[in-house]
Amino acid sequence: MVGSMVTPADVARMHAHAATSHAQNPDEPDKLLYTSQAGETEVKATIPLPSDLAARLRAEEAQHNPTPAMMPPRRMGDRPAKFASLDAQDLPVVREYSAGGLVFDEHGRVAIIARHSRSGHLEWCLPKGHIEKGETPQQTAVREVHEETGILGEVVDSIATIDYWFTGTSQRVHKLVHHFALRQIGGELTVDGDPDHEAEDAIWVDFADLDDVLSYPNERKIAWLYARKLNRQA
Ligand SMILES: Nc1nc2c([nH]c(=O)n2[C@H]2C[C@H](O)[C@@H](COP(=O)(O)OP(=O)(O)OP(=O)(O)O)O2)c(=O)[nH]1
Repeated sequence: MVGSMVTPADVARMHAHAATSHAQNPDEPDKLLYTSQAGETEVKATIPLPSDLAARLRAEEAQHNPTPAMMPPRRMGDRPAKFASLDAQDLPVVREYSAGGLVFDEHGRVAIIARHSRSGHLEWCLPKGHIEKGETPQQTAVREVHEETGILGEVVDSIATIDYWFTGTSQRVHKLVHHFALRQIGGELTVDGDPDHEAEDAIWVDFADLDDVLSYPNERKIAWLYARKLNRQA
């Protein structure tokens, strides 16, 4: 049973917030857009946290001072001439929406996947994928976690939406990814069920070690936010 449903109103609010946020600061990547409100959802998973994590979280939280949004001035007069089609700023912008999350086993470990980036580096990521037509973000998270890791999970909490920008061959993509917490209810760790064969490996990692292993700062932030949420509810 899903303990926390993100309603269409929540998703609309997230996306409206994203649009406003981007309008204020279009060049800032990896910005956290939305965090579910404390008390809005019920955490059903029992996830062991190491005793020193609370102190670490408080210290990290104290250091986290968001800076005001700044729009860098666009220098028109003195930049070298370049072909418009090669300037990423001139490419059309599209939005993409994905969902995924932290799937916990009974020992409090989280399943993550390895894949190779376009530049050939191995990167460790949270499982996620595109929200298909007619799917709720929760359904997407369950499906993608299952496809990419082999683990069947149920959603137990909503964590946050992150956004980032990347440039494709003919467009700039503004991507929003909603992350949930899931509890394993079946399956076994494997990447053989991934239809895109994007995931090359899947491993269990202790929740407290995610910060050391995940490649992207905003995915590390998802783990940090969820640890803080659990800590506040303890
Ligand atoms: N997975 C992931 N990719 C990121 C993050 N931040 C960031 O700039 N990127 C970059 C890496 C890639 O060059 C680019 C696209 O990666 P992606 O994982 O969103 O792309 P995908 O097509 O596999 O997406 P999906 O189907 O799994 O949702 O975005 C992040 O937090 N997570």
